[in-house]
Amino acid sequence: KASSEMGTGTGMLTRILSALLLAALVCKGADAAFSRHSFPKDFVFGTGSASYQYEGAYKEGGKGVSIWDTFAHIPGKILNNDTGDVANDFYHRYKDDVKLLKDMNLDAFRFSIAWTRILPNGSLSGGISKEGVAFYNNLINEVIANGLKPFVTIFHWDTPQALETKYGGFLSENIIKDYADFAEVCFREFGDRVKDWTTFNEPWTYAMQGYDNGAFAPGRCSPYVKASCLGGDSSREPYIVTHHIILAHAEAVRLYRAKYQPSQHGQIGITVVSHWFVPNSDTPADKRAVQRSLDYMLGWYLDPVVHGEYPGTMRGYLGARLPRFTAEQVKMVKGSYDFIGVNYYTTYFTSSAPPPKNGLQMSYSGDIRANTSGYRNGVPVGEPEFVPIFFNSPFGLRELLLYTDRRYNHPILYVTENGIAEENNASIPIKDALKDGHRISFHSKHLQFINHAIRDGVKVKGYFTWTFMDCFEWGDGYLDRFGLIFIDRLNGLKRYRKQSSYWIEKFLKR
Ligand SMILES: N=C(Cc1ccccc1)N[C@@H]1O[C@H](CO[C@@H]2OC[C@@H](O)[C@H](O)[C@H]2O)[C@@H](O)[C@H](O)[C@H]1O
Repeated sequence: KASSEMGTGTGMLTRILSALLLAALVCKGADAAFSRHSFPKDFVFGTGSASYQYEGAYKEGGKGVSIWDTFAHIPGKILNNDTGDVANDFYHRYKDDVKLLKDMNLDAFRFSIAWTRILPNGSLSGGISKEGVAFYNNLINEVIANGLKPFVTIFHWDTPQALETKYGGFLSENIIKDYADFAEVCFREFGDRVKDWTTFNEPWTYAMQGYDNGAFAPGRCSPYVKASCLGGDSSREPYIVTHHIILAHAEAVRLYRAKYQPSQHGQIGITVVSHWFVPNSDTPADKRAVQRSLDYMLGWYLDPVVHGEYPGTMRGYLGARLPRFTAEQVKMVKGSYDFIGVNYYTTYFTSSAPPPKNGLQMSYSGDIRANTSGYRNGVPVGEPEFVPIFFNSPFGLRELLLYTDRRYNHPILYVTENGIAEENNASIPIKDALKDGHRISFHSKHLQFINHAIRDGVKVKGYFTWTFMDCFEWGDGYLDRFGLIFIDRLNGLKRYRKQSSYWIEKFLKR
């Protein structure tokens, strides 16, 4: 009996150990086998940036003042009163920086064009800056010379201060013409080499952070949302700004298709951001709250550009607070994209919430009538990250891609931003700060779920990490390090490659 038990015990142990060993080998093998070659041949791997967050030289080269220059100079608006005045000094160092992109075997570099480098006073009538055009020509040429594709965002939140002062920026329909003129200068000057255009980056963030809670430029909101806001009405202005952004986007697309695409053969789209939402309970109320959350964040933009109208959940609830498209405008807005860029950072649990009491103190966020949290019964939806509002939830990216594919007519998609940050903590020795295994795991897992979505039939054509180098992170200043490249802000902005930059170099090896 003992021997048989012994036999069984030893045999069982052997079998468990060999199973574990086999599993480890398979995983190792799978890990080793997972690379760019796991994706379609034409899949584009890139990394992203934005003008205000990288360039610095905020009043050099003929550049005009943007609302972010103004906002960041107001004491108390940005953590530690950090600003983008110098940022990463990319304006002067872009040649060496682009070399780092090449060293990482990347296919594309996503960057935005500062409106006030091209049109310092915001309008054509104020003149085109030759120095500004020259900077972006030099950058585009350097990117191409290093074997990468420039993936250009026309607007990444840095509205000309002159237009904000003159007519309230995106609160006025005057912005449509000025934005279209700015876009046309870009198409004309750069379109012979730039074949991938995005009109706007995350209009949701611009409208919500700029006009609903006032955390970002131009810092507007209702007094009952935040007393320190610089004027505003959270119940109306986010909807007005979004309406003008959509019309400006559509006008730029119309212009590109009519005058430039036939000869330049590029593609044009818009980049939206969305979280994924999981109902806190399987009650109908919480499921409806999930749909509202998706409609108010993603549908606010994609329903108009794909279906020609705002989501029914918004139209049905907001009444006159939600602007209407004329029949003419619907024709211009509907179908105004060749691709859609999707930025994804996190998933939340979502539960139904009542509207503000007797219709007082209304706001965009309150209109959603949903409470979101990273936790359900104390359990996080994904690994909590250094940035307290983000939870590492790779599954949510695939769900968001499947949802977008289904609801928006199976569009060509790029994941234009996805990333994770660690703390900018000067007490950590640089050699240790470069060990960003969490970032390697984050990007690898999110790419696995994109790969799954592609196998599900979603037309995902590219992936851009956020971000290329640690940079100015809006309200957080320089607190968050999202980069593949470490910036030593205490020692001349010296660049250091993090471990993730070596991982991605290997992952992308052809
Ligand atoms: N950050 C967003 C949108 C957002 C902002 C606040 C809260 C939730 C979501 N979008 C993209 O995220 C990137 C990371 O953004 C950071 O996210 C955490 C915030 O606390 C921080 O202020 C922000 O810079 C930005 O650098 C890109 O410019 C932007 O396109």
